[in-house]
Amino acid sequence: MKSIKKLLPYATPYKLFVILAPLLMALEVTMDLLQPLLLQKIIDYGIAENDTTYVIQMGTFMIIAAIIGLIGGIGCTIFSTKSAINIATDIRRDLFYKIEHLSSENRDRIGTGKLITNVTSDINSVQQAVMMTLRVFVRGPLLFIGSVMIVFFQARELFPILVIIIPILLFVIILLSRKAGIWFKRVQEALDQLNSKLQESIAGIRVVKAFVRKEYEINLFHKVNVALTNKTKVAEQIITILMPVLLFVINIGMAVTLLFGVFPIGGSTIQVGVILAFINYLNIILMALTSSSMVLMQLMRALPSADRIQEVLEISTDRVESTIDEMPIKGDVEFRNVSFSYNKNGEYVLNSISFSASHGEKIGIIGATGSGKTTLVKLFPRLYDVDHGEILIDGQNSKNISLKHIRGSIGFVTQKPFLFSGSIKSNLTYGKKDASETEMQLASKNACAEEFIQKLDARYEHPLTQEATNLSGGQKQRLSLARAFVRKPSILILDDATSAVDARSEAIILDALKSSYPKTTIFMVSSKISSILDVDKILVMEEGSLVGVGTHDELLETCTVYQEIYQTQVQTGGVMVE
Ligand SMILES: Nc1ncnc2c1ncn2[C@@H]1O[C@H](COP(=O)(O)OP(=O)(O)OP(=O)(O)O)[C@@H](O)[C@H]1O
Repeated sequence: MKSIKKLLPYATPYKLFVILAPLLMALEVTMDLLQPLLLQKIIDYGIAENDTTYVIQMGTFMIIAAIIGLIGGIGCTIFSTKSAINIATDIRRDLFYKIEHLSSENRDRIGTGKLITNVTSDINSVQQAVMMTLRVFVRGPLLFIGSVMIVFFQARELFPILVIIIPILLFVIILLSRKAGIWFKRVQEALDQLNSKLQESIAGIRVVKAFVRKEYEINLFHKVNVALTNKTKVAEQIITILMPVLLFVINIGMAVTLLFGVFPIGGSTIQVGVILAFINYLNIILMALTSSSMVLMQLMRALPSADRIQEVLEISTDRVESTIDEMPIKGDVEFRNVSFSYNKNGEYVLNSISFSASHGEKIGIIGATGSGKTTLVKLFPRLYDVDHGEILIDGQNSKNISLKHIRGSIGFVTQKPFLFSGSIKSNLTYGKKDASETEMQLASKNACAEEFIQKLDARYEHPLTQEATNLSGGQKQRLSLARAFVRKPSILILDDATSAVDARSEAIILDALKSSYPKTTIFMVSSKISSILDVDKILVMEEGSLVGVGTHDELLETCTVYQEIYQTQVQTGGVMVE
């Protein structure tokens, strides 16, 4: 309930609709409640006393009441739909904004599947709850209270029947809605798992095919699908069981009422009109309770969804924003005793790393798989924050520089290139919207991408599919390099960014890095010594520690880990020995 309360401010911009919808519904309910009363009068006075004028008069009132009720009903539907859809759109907007601002730790923790369920199914569930609440929740209790009051004043002899029936009905509703709430939470969790599996299978479809694991994947998907189906079945069954149970109790009530008609109580007979009106009101009470309980069920379904939405909305970005004047970043970088752990349980992936690089320097980073190279460079743009120590950029602790400023000054080419659907041009200008044609062409030339782009019919307008599946791995890597070059960043990070590029092109790119970006501090993570032979300084990583810093020649003299890597690569032909 707390989460629902916290989402209430989203209704503020639509308060007029939110107020009008129940008011119009109240109008409809009042008209609905009048109908049996008017009918009773027609039977007991008009027909009984053969008063045609009275019957026509009451009949006309019934028609007018029906028309007013219709107007109220339509108006309520329009306004409740408008409010629910607008509220859902605003929550979805804020949720996506939050997702875009999630820290890497939180994104890893929550997982893609849950985030997708959040933006789709959870919001849909809240939207339905808002719509039903505005439409039915007012209608249900109003019809219920109205009917009970009318029975109390107009058919008091039969009121004790209500006193027995109503608590039974309420007990059934509360019990089943509680159960439904528990099961709907399980349904949403099963949906998270289904979304995660779906997303993973689609993203890894080529691997699945290459390893002939379609059957295996289909089986895994089947399992999560069956789990979702089973949980949904239970939740839906709880809902569907409600109606027959309520109907059963009401039918017993009706049977008892008819008995009262046959066997007069205390010698006085109850008028037929009163019995008929009472049965009508019993039906209205049934309708009121079923519709209210449907809303209650929808609320129970929306409750876990609202909790899950709130969980993401409440995550703070907990980063200190700029406390100093944002001078353009030159690119001096210093790590002082930096330690970092992903799971924060003391298992450090980086241990007390210290080094410095002056602006314009080219730094190579090498080390075995899993030694912490990628983790180290991810700390530059603060994709993760350090646990101990500090990172200084131009002499300032990077935590005191705004994320926007830091990230705006860093170009990052990730290990696995990621391009967006759109054109080559839209991808190249992703980090610099106002980049000129010349800037784009120069960046592409330096990344050895110009040659293949010129061969495409639409050149820079060539359309890319989702994840650029219509390009080769090497082409994607070149475009992703060019995209970083276009920004002319002060600090450029290349995380194994030329691994899919042929040796000749790699040599051209490395030359271009030196000649075209003399003022840029470049960090090049590479598994090949040949890619970092000419850099100013090489950092050698082993199991999260920095075990060597120096030029290629210095490290060959002083660092055993580097010597081993070198020997292995010479033997396998990976390093050209002069
Ligand atoms: N998001 C993450 N959550 C938890 N652990 C992680 C995460 N990313 C990496 N690790 C762990 O951190 C360690 C260092 O990984 P990292 O990717 O930095 O290594 P690397 O030297 O770049 O390896 P490679 O050369 O294979 O890319 C590994 O043990 C890895 O399992």
